[in-house]
Amino acid sequence: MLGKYDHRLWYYIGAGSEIYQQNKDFGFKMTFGGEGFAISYPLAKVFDSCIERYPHLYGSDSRIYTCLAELGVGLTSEPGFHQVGFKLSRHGPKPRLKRRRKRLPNLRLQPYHLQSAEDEGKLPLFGHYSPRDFVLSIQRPRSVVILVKAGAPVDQTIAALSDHMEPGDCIIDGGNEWYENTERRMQETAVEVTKDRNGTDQVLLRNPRGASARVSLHGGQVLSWRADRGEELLFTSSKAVFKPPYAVRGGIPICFPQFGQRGSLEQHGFARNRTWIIDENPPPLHPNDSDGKAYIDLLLKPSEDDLKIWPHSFEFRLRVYLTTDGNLSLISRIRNINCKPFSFSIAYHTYFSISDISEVRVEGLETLDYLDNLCQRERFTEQGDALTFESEVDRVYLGSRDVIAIFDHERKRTFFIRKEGLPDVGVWNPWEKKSKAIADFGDEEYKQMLCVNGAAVEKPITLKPGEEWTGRLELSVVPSMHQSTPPPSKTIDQYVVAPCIASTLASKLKNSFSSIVCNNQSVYISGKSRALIMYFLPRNWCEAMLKDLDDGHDKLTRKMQELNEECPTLFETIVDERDQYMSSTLLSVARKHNSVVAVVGRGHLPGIQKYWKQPVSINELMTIPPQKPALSTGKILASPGFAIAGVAIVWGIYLANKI
Ligand SMILES: O=P(O)(O)OC[C@H]1O[C@@H](O)[C@H](O)[C@@H](O)[C@@H]1O
Repeated sequence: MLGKYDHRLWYYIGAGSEIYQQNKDFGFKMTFGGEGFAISYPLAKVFDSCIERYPHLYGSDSRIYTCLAELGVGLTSEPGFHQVGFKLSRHGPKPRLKRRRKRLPNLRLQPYHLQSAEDEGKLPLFGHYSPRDFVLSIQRPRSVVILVKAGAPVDQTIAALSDHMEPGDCIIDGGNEWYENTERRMQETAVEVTKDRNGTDQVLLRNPRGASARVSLHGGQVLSWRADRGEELLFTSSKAVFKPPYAVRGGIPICFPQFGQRGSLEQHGFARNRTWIIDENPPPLHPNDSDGKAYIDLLLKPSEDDLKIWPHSFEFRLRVYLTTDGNLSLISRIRNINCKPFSFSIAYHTYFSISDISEVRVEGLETLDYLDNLCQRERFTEQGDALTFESEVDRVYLGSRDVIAIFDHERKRTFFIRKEGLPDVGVWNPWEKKSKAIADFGDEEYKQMLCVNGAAVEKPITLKPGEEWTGRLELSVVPSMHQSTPPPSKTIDQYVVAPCIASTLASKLKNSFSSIVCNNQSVYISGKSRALIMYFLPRNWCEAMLKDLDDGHDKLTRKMQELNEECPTLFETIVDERDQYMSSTLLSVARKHNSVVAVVGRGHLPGIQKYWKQPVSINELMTIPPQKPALSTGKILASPGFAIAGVAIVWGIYLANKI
């Protein structure tokens, strides 16, 4: 049924309720969760942030519908959609929730339910009296949809089923739950401590979109990072040894307090070979460093034996954090708790999983000096536009900028490495000959891995007694939109209501630049920033998009003029005031940074430029003017304000219809 729709476009597909009153009360253009509806993938992507803006609206149907209204997406009616759930209560008494000793809800399936299933079209309905039998009757990986009363019954049902479910299984709460309960449940499942097959503790982090990370307490090493579609993003060798005291060949070993062989310690220091503990009570970090719940704090302190080989007392706190976007963040805090200074070097030795080493390129290291470990650490300067691989590479690039990108053409994805406090970047691939010499590495595996490490190597970090150093690494992955043909040309009406372009760009840019100011309208990219954006995003995609925007520019200007002439107050409210606000916000950001890339609605550009030259007072803009004496209903109806509101609605519908 859905095959005929282009899943790359925004679609909200379904059918209204079969209950007339429901349609009458809520609208004939609304489809309900109970009936089931489909939202195309790109629309679902922009939905998340929108839904967060309406926590006060009760019921998922209302929140969904409000966002659709905000995004300007209408219902595509597909009469085949109807209630998926089988109404057990229709032909008999309501199923009762009976409390048993274990406080399990027990749905008592009666013969008339089975009869009713038969009558409704031979539905394959089977009854089970125990959660265990029910779970075991389903094929793995299991997906169980529950439709029980909101609140405690949902918790009890989840608990009852979870006892028998296995990793990879999934419970979907299909009821209309109060969002705070849903959020609480998501938090509860965000962090799980388990044991690996050697009995070593490991922590599983999950985010609500299905991304995950696994961190072993052996070495504080991240061993797995999976995107929301479940694909593994880190490489681990098939020959990796998971038994302490060896570091696992893969994931993200932490090299501390020494990188490589630049000191008296074993290669890459001892931290990756030690057992870390979970830090139950870490000193607080900045709230932005944990704005989700999927994180774990680990702690490493030196043992007596460690102090013999490296006589410096320290506390190494590591927070591994999975953001709501599925990015993996590692924040290290190293404190000197000794009475004398010490120096250390550090690297997050990240093994990225790639399609084929000859298909990837690394950008962000061009023109930098590097120390080549294959030539006795001799210093060279990178000459290429980007780093590609044809033989063994073992280098430390010095003083790099804070974002590095790894483009994997074949797998059509790009990793971004964002770092703070880590000026250097180690790049390593052993290639064919060396691979054969590494015991815990497959002969051919060099093709599927590339180490690109955020590091502080050339200039070791020195901490005085009591001092603390913080370093951050954030890894993200985005699909590279390399297309053989450019995206279909967009009409002006499509991109007037295309906040997705701006937010997609903004989220990509966030990985590359320090300051982004964006609103959720259409997109404009200023001349200067084009080069930068094309640099970080797939070129042909950007070029096609920029051309579309250029072609549409005149039409947009005309539309804006029309709007200004026909509805001047509306224009002032939705365009001019925003121009003032954006211009003033941009000015304040621009005062603090050398360069700012702003993603704003193209229609706002002339206004922003105007107020750039004549700055306005933001306080005035934000002050609500004193209330005018109340008007009677009759006056309101006759007032221009009401007429304009009417026009605004008509205008909105006009635009929506043109999509
Ligand atoms: O085998 P290890 O100790 O994990 O190190 C792997 C590689 O790590 C790199 O960072 C080093 O520069 C290489 O020389 C080394 O071979």
